[in-house]
Amino acid sequence: MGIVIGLTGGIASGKSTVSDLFKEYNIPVVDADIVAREVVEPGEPALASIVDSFGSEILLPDGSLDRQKLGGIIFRNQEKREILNGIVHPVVRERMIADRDRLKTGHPAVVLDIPLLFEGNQLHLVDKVVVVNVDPRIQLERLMQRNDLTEQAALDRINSQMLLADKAARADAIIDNNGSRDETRAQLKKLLLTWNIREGA
Ligand SMILES: CC(C)(COP(=O)(O)OP(=O)(O)OC[C@H]1O[C@@H](n2cnc3c(N)ncnc32)[C@H](O)[C@@H]1O)[C@@H](O)C(=O)NCCC(=O)NCCS
Ligand SMILES: Nc1ncnc2c1ncn2[C@@H]1O[C@H](COP(=O)(O)OP(=O)(O)OP(=O)(O)O)[C@@H](O)[C@H]1O
Repeated sequence: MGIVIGLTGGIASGKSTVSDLFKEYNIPVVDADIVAREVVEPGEPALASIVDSFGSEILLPDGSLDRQKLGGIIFRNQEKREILNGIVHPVVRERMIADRDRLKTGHPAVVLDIPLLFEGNQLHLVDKVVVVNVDPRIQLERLMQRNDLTEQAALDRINSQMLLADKAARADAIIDNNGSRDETRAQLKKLLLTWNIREGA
């Protein structure tokens, strides 16, 4: 039975980058952002609930969710964000638990990549927590560049999450992603050795 690793951090701190490195070790990753996209596809009950709460203006002409518009609303408004979280998070959690339990047998470890692991009180889903940490300035720069956001829009997103340093303080292990990808890769390799997790075992 594999160990369940919760991978978290801040927005654009490098979780997907570290997830990809886990996959190179044949360690499966369940990505909450991907599951959260699946559960709001047209026809899904969660999308109907979002329309009930936010109005049909939140849909694109083809009936899919206007993610940019919804992001523009919820990252600036805590009350609206909590409404959205209340709709999406329970469904995401249910699917992730099912994926976790399916993958746990037959792999030395399973990674649950959950940006809101601490905020959503989801620590009970995992055995160990790895936080991907970056300095605030680098996080802001990478987020602005990746999502083509203004500084204010990027700060809205960063400030809608728990302070990254507070997450790092509560981690079982920290991966410092301020440096190059190779430096990050070396830290993960060392961690897997420390935790006695062997590739493909
Ligand atoms: C608001 C939405 C439509 C914006 O979509 P968009 O494609 O622009 O962003 P994406 O989903 O790729 O999320 C990017 C990052 O934003 C951060 N983020 C997303 N939702 C939230 C939230 N509710 N609170 C704080 N941070 C969040 C996470 O770090 C995530 O990795 C979308 O993020 C969403 O549906 N959020 C609610 C579901 C959720 O909490 N997802 C996060 C993991 S469960
Ligand atoms: N060590 C690194 N050096 C340079 N750029 C990096 C490094 N790690 C990540 N990046 C870049 O920073 C951005 C954020 O990284 P990534 O997408 O992995 O973060 P994330 O934590 O998964 O983000 P989100 O919370 O939005 O899902 C990406 O554009 C990525 O290519």
